[in-house]
Amino acid sequence: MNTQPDFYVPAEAAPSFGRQSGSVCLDIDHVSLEYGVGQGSIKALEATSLQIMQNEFAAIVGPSGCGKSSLLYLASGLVPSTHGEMRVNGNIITGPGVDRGMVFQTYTLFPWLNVRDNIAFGPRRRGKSKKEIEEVVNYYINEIGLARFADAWPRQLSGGMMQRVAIARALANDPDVLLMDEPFGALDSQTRLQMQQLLLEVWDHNNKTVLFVTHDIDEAIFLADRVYVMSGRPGRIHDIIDIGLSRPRDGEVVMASEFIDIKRRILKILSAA
Ligand SMILES: Nc1ncnc2c1ncn2[C@@H]1O[C@H](COP(=O)(O)OP(=O)(O)OP(=O)(O)O)[C@@H](O)[C@H]1O
Repeated sequence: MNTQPDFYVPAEAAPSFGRQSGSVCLDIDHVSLEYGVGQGSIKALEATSLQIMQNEFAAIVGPSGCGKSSLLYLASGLVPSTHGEMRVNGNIITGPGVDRGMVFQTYTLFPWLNVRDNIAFGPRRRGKSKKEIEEVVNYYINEIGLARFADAWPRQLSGGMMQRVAIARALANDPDVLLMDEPFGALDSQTRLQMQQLLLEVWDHNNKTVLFVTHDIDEAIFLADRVYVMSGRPGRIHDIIDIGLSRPRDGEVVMASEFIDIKRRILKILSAA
């Protein structure tokens, strides 16, 4: 009998280096988004479609204002689409749900809760037992390397540490998809690299699908299985680039000729997008 809580995936059960499987996890199907109505309305997305496979690490890049964050907000259910439909594992998205976890660029921890209670927030709201909550919190505190800071308050943490907790808090709900909007955009380059590596480890251990928005092409290539390149507003997916770089990846990979070729290709697409 499986005695683990249903939202707990031990590292031993993880897939070997996060290969995506054959079924679609997040299906964005001809989705359009217009902010406002009439004169002055803004068409952010136009008939945008993409399909992210189970366990895929997908990154989205595109020109500023092309609708990258809007696409993420649509997938989160925080913003309704004007046209089109989105599904997670076949279920139509009609609003926010625990099957999707979000991590934002700005630090969004609850300042009145310590690290442990920030991570416990979702499972507690969902009525999980004390034992289940303790297990999941301990598991993710260890995953993010902050066991020593379990009782610290958000104000006592650095930006990188806060983002670690934000990732753990999102994963503690056992979402099918982790939606990340420039989560490392405010960090210095050294911390950013550490966080990218940590994210890849956590992704590898926990059998998740990730949709990651970034301005940074190096970051997208370094992290992703596929990079989705958007065209200018109203945005749509212009190209999909398969990143064939082997895993695990380390900081050195940015100097590999394959990496540089992919980057050159994306820059070329962006300059024409
Ligand atoms: N709440 C809103 N109300 C009105 N317009 C909005 C709103 N949010 C975004 N927009 C507009 O929609 C367009 C797409 O914005 P979005 O933030 O999704 O783009 P982005 O690609 O993430 O931009 P950036 O790369 O600069 O962060 C922009 O023109 C933006 O001004």
